[in-house]
Amino acid sequence: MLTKEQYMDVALGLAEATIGQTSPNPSVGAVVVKDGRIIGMGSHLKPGCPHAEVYALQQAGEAAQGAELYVTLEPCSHYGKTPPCADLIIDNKLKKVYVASTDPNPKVAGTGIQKLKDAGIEVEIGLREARAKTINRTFFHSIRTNQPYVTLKAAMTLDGKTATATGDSRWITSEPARQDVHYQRSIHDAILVGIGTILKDDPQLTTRLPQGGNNPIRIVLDTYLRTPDQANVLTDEAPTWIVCGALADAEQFREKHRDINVIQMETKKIDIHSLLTLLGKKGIQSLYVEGGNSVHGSFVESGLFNACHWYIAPKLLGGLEAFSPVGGKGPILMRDSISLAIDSIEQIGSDIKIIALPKKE
Ligand SMILES: Nc1c(/N=C/[C@H](O)[C@H](O)[C@H](O)COP(=O)(O)O)[nH]c(=O)[nH]c1=O
Repeated sequence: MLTKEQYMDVALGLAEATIGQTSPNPSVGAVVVKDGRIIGMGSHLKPGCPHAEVYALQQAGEAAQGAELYVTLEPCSHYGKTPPCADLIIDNKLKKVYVASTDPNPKVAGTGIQKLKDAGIEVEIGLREARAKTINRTFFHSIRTNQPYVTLKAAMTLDGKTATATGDSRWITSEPARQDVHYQRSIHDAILVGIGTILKDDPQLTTRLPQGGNNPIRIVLDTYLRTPDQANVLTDEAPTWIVCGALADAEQFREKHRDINVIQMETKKIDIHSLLTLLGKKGIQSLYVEGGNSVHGSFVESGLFNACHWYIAPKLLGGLEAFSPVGGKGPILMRDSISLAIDSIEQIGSDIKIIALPKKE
């Protein structure tokens, strides 16, 4: 017999295990409990598959009647690719439903819960809500804003350098921290770099983990289409979108690279807000921005980012001309710096990883 918090933790673990494989749907876990025994559990595994509650109630069978359901996100009440889970819960005559987080979609928020209450089922909302919201923070953000949740990633030495004056940067952080970066790539819909990084590093920007992992869409901000024909991002098998400005010769580039998606903006320069709106429309819910410093500068100046993942190696580089993580003009006065809140600090191998989030206005 576990406590209700422990049963919800089991459901949250089932949700966490599927982060990165359910987009554009949220990651959800569900557990059915009766007389202090777990009689059913499930996760939503990928778009088009049954929802977590369906698997858990299938496993529970007849015994679901009079049982309790622990679910990490409000049961759906509308017909998506599968029938509404709220109806299924009512049909199975559950006694009580614990909901960790309500649906962020304003069109459906609360309707699933109301349906359960109208059917006489007891509902308790908010059990382990913070952890449930963290699991689906990219989904919640993109549903609310129709733009992707943006994470800025940078790797630097203890004195804040991301490359030597000559642009050399391999490697700053060690293998374990770089593996963490590849894990982040595998759970993001898309990763983004600027043409500077392409010209300097010719990166592959693929997910290379021992256990595998999917390749996110690689997005290159390349205003004048200067990406070399033989660049890795144009010649290997992973998907690439090139974003260019209005003055670039997109047709000529498309002729040369037929399998590359060339997105031409209406403005000479690439505007971050327009870019994020466009990516949102194309179903990108989570965007991992890997730099370089001018790209990070643009995102910081626009204020359109949701998290910073900073990796810091115990190395000193020095050099006035060495590269720093965020370019752009920057403010004149320190009081105009952007204040963040430290969300987590962890040691990964010999490096540390700081996650900092913009303060809620
Ligand atoms: N130089 C370092 C990084 N450098 C990050 C740069 O974006 C680099 O060009 C790409 O990450 C290379 O991508 P790929 O490996 O070819 O897929 N990032 C890190 O986390 N640690 C470092 O030391």
